[in-house]
Amino acid sequence: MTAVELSGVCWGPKGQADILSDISFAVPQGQIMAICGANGAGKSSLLRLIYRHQAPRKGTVRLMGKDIWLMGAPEAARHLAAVLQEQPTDFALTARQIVALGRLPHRKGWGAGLFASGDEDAAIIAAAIQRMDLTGMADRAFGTLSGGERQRVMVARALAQQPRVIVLDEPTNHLDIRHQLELLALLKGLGLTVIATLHDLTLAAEFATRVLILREGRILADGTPGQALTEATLADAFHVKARIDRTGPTPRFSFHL
Ligand SMILES: Nc1ncnc2c1ncn2[C@@H]1O[C@H](COP(=O)(O)OP(=O)(O)OP(=O)(O)O)[C@@H](O)[C@H]1O
Repeated sequence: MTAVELSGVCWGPKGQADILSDISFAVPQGQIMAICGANGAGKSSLLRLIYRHQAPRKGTVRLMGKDIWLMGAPEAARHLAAVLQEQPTDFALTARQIVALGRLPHRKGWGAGLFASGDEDAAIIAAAIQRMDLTGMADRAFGTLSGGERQRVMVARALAQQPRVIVLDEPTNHLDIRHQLELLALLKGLGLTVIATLHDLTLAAEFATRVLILREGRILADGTPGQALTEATLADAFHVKARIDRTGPTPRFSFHL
């Protein structure tokens, strides 16, 4: 089954020209897709369409086969969780309380006590906290955590949401190399559909089963890492001279102007 499907999607800010044009692709369940491209290519804008933050100007976005704009926000959130660059402004909440917010779309009544969760919710929240290695800091205020710890809290919140699809905007930002590798390995092991923007092409090549490269709001390449990450497409996408050494177990990228 197709988890996420965009057909003929265009988007631009109100009263302005399109920033994303003619975007079509289908992501089967379980696929790990990296979205790469230069600054301003439209990666975050594309993610905002996928996680139902903004509606396409033309075309449709489908989640588990259904037009995402024919779903309410809670229904979409039961299928899809987003981990974004912008973090919650309520820094006084503890890490555990933020992770607990992931359970909200599953509540019967939205007003039914924000943090008054049942045993099952508490177990799901505890498992997400443990999985993201946050046990020792779960009861600290979010505002007192480091950038990388906060990022892990946001991923734990997404896991607590128990989605089928997880969308991440630059998830490795703020993470040290060990936590980058751990996070990507964990995401890969979840068995979920994962769509992530990544600036680091080496990580994209290792982590993703599919790479979509955007250039000026259009799809420049879409395929396996080997198909999409070529010297020609990278030169085109990033306006640099790219060399790829494929002699080792993983490709090594080098760039110059
Ligand atoms: N709401 C908006 N109003 C005006 N311009 C916007 C809006 N959202 C995005 N843009 C513009 O659209 C283009 C694409 O932005 P987007 O954030 O999607 O790029 P990106 O590929 O994620 O870039 P980066 O790698 O720098 O994060 C940029 O030129 C940006 O300034």
